[in-house]
Amino acid sequence: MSTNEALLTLEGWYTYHDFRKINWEKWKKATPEERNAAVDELQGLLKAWDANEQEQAGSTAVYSILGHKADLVFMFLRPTMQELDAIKTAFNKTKFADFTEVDYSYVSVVELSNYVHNPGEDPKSNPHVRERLYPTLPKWEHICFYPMNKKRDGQDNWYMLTMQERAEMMRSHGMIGRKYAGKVKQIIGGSVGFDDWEWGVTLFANDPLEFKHIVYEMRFDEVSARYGEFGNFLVGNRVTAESLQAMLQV
Ligand code: VOV
Repeated sequence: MSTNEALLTLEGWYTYHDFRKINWEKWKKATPEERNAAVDELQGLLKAWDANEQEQAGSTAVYSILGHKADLVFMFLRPTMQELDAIKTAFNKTKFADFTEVDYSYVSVVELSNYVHNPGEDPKSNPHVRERLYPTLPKWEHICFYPMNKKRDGQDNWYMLTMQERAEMMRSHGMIGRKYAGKVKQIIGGSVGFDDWEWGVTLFANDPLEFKHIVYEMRFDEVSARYGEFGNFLVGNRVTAESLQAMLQV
């Protein structure tokens, strides 16, 4: 049995998605003083995360999640796993955290699968590549997150394909993706060895229908149609300091 060429991947910032459910019963029973103190502390964290983004030392996105799976997602990009761990611990020490439960989380690292690199070039010296590895998350209205694998099942085994076969399929995938330029921004987190799936896909859009359109269109493309395996989808709306205040007002 032959071994196929593993792909050279490029990695950027480490990524942590923290999906929280709010214990509304507990929140409503708290005194207004307790709630105000918890919200003030949370607003302080938002400011600190914003300052980190201004310094280009990471990026953070906060969205409210629809459906029963979670109420909020905090998505963090940071240079090291230690920083992500420190953020998680600092959050868990807040009063607000006492009113939440972690419902789901995802650990990955921003990844570019280098199917399309220019030979001879150090990819990390290319500003376009750097922008994608160390991105500032867009302040777009909606987020969509889901984990996925490439299938390893009998004849449909992605990892047994040749580099050329994989590169051709990824080219077709990229062509579909390009049609959504300016409408959908994707952050692909590689999570082999870090979490339960191979990638965490995070999409941003101002119109949530674009999520439905891109995911549907890609389902007809061979790489997703034949090889894509998907976990739970989560979708949500952007939260700002003001809208978070309003959301937590009871
Ligand atoms: C928003 C549009 C968009 C665009 C432009 C785009 C382009 C590209 C390019 C050019 C490349 C390859 C090089 C690289 O840059 O990594 C990729 C890579 C990848 N993609 Fe993608 N993708 C998009 C969007 C996009 C979506 C919506 C999905 C989910 C698939 C679906 O069916 O639900 C996805 C998945 C991935 C994955 C898992 C990888 C890594 C695959 C691997 O085997 O390594 N992706 N993607």
